[in-house]
Parts: sequence; structure tokens; C-alpha cells
Amino acid sequence: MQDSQPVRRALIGVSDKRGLLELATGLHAAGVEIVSTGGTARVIADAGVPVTPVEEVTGFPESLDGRVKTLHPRVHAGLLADQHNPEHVSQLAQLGILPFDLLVVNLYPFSQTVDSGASAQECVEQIDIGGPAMVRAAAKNHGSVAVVVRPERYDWVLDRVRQGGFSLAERRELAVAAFRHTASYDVAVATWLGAEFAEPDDAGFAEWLGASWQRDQVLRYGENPHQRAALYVGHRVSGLAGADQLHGKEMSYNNYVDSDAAWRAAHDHTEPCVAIIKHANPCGIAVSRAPEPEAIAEAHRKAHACDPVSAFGGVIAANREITVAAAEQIADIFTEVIIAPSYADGAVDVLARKKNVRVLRADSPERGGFEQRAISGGLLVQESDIIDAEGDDPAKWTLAVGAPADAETLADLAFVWRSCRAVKSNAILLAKDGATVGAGMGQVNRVDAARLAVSRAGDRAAGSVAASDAFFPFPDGLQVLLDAGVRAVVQPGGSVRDAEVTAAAEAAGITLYLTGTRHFAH
Ligand SMILES: NC(=O)c1ncn([C@@H]2O[C@H](COP(=O)(O)O)[C@@H](O)[C@H]2O)c1NC=O
Repeated sequence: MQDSQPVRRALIGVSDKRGLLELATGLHAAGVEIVSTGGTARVIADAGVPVTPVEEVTGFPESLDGRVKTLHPRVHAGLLADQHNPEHVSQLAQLGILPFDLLVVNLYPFSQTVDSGASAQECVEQIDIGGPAMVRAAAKNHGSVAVVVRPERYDWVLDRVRQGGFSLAERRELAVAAFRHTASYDVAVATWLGAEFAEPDDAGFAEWLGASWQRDQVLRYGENPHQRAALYVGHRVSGLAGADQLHGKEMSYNNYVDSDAAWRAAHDHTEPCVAIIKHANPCGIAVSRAPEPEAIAEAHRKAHACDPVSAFGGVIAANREITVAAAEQIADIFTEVIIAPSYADGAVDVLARKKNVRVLRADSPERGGFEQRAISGGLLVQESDIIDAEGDDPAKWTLAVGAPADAETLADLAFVWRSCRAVKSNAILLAKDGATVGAGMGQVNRVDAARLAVSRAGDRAAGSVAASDAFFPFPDGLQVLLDAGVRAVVQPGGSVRDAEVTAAAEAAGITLYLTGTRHFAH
């Protein structure tokens, strides 16, 4: 290549020794002199490949348990000298320092050590100092030096070396990757240290938030075709972002949004559950008390029956394995995405009869932690809403009025309460026999949410149970449910007009429970 620069001398210091021998052997065969740090040099030398220990370059022993190996002017001058600047070249000659053309480094495994549950002292020892210093030096000096931080690139590196070296464009690309690597590394260190040494007045929120995301996919478009979009993943890829796609077209932006809502809704239940989502709202959620493995097919039938019209083109999530029977049922319905923890033998083949349906296998979503939402000029951070708060346990509910619910009714109330938080606020949800029958979502007042839920339930409203994601500010919303024949209601309570709301429930002779916990979802 036109502006390629030959590689005559390489410095290698790697924690991850994968591919090291092949790299060193190939570099040596290509006539490259290799200089290496302690452990790396030993592996290379043991294989019979000539290597110069870095101490021979620095004239200084590796010391302080490896805290000082390469932090020396003879190393850094060799990495930082601009080989196209005659002044630098002559200074190096006067100092008796040879320049490096290639640096291969990967850093101490800091994040892996933290994730392994190691002690704080062990984690601190795994903060690499000399490695990032060299990587940054070589990346700054990409005009003269190529820097490689990932073993996955060694084959390509050898190819370039054999072909006469790296072009400027390639050295620039490597420099970008190198600075991203050290930046992500520092974010991980700063985040962990901040949490370890947090001041008591931090109120649980770090004073500084670092982020490091890797682009995973460029999506066809965003929420609308005129918006561009991409998916980024963190260093530990999990949940929906880490799902395996077993079949179908590529995921779209809206598929991800709806799948995320469906995945969470299905996992809000411990019983076998299916959630069908469109535009991030449920068109049906159901649980089954049938013995497994029949349960998931039954849960799907019940969820689909809630609103078959809306389920067309929806996203289906199950919290249990998709059986062949469930797959046969689902395959008949036009569905955008199916997501489950696993698929029985043959189930994916059944679903794959439809060319486009996306079939995903994913790990359960992580519970707890924090979630972020961008606003104009800022970032909101909150604890994730979990459905295991005290008020989510029916045993802790307060009976405001009416007869205590029998076991079956209480199970339905618990189901509708757990399902209600999957509905965008203001939310009213009606259910019967472990299945939703009518949802009123995203309304700007609770009366309209109740009207919508009742109208979508139709005849099924009579005898159903209902949940409201937040308190009824007036009796009017509840009255809509009572007029439709709802027989038991669960809501947080806490309105200044609770007494009027309770009086309306009493007048209708229904059972009303208060949770004391609210589950808004905007
Ligand atoms: N202290 C130093 O001068 C230093 N220079 C390089 N390292 C790291 O030491 C590791 C390689 O060491 P070894 O070859 O001994 O296994 C690499 O991960 C490299 O990033 C250093 N270690 C930590 O800072």
C-alpha cells in the first residue's frame, strides 16, 4: 500500500495470552525484532522464539510486584518519537533509543476481576497503569506506530506486517480503537472506585456517571423511516440486547421497544405467562395454572383472546419454554417477534414456516438496578420499578371495603395488579380467570382509562376484577367500572377523596383493596 510503513520492531505485553505464540512466531518469521514484558517474554522464549526482555531496553528491573515494568523513558520515547520528524529521529539516536513500529498490549482484566467478586485489594491490583500509558502513547503517535489491543486482530496484523506494514488509514483506525479501549477501561475503573469509596451523602447516586457502549447493529431505521437508528450494548451483554435470533428478519427499532415491554411484562409473573404487546402496551397478558408443559399454550390462548384484533402484528413474550403446541398456535397468527427463554425441539421449525417472524431466545431481564431516560439536555436516572414491593403482596393489602376476596378472586386481583404496570398510565386493567380482558392505557384522565378498559372488555367486564395503576382522584373513574359490573378492585389508595371512592365501592357492594404502592409507567 502506498503509505505503508514497515514493521521492524514490536513491543508486546499482554495479559490475555490467546494467540500470542502464533503472533510472535509470525512476527519473528517476518524479520521483526520483539521486545516483551516479563510473563509475555517467558511464553515467547519458551517456544524458542527470540525475544528481548523489556529490562534490557530500560536497564531497570521489573519491580514492585509488576507495578513498574514499562514506565520508563526508553520505552515511551520509543513509542512517542515521530519517525517523520528529523529532530525526533536525531534525538533518539543521541539517546541510543530505538523506535517501535508496533505495540501489542491488552490490559489487566479489571472488569472480569470485579465481576468475579474478588476483594477490593485484588481489584485495585488489577488496575493496569503501564499498559494504558503505552497504548495512549502509541495511539497518539499513530503517524509512526500501529497499536493493537485485541487478540482477534492478530491474523490481520500478521497479514499487514507481511504485506509491508500498516497504512496511515489503518494506523488511524487502530488508534481510534485504542483510545476507545482505554476510555472504556477508565470508565469501568472510575465507576467501580466511585461505588467502593462512595461518600455517605451521595444518596445512592454517583456524582459522576460514565458510559461505554459498543455499537452492535445499525438498524434499518428508527421509530419512523426518516429516523436513523442503531443498537449499542454494554460490556456485559445480557437480556434482550444479548438475545440470540433463531429465525426471521432483522429486528427493527420498534421491535426492540415492544419486545422489551413484552419481556418485562411476561417476567412480572412467576406462573407460566404470555404477554402480547403492541406499541409498548399489552393487547393481552395471561397466566396458566395448567400443568407444564401445557401451560404456556394455554396462557397464549388466553392472552390472545383478550384482543385478537390488536394481537395481529404484535410481539409475544413467554416466561417459559415455547412448546410445539404453543408454536403451532402462534404460527397461525401474524406476529412480529416471539421471545422466550427456550424452545422445545421442533418449535422453532414450526414458527419458521413464516419467513419473516423474528424468533428470539433471551436470558431473563435483570431485576432492580437503575434505568435512564434522556431528556432535552440531560439524563434522568431512577431505580427500576420492581413488582416485588411490599404493596405488591396481597397479604399486605388493606381491605378498604367489602367482603374479603375468596382465594380465586384474590389470585385474579394479584394477577391484574402485577399485569397493570405493563400498561402505560393512566392505566386501568380488567381481568378474569388469570387473563386480561380489557385495558385502558395512556389516557390523560382515569375516567377515560376506565371507559376504554370497559369498552374493550365488552360483555367480559361484568364479573371481572380490575386494577388501577394509581389512586382514583374522584369516584367517577371507579363508578365506570362499577356500572360495568366489575366485582372487585385493587388500587393504591392515598387520594384526599379516598373516603368518597370507598363509599362508591360500598354502595355497589364490591370488594376494594388498597396496595399503598403505585406503578406508573409513562
Ligand atoms: N506497570 C507497568 O509498567 C506495566 N506495563 C505493562 N503492564 C501490563 O502488564 C501486562 C503484561 O505483563 P506480563 O507480560 O508480565 O504478563 C499487560 O497487561 C500490560 O498492560 C504493566 N502493568 C501494570 O501497570
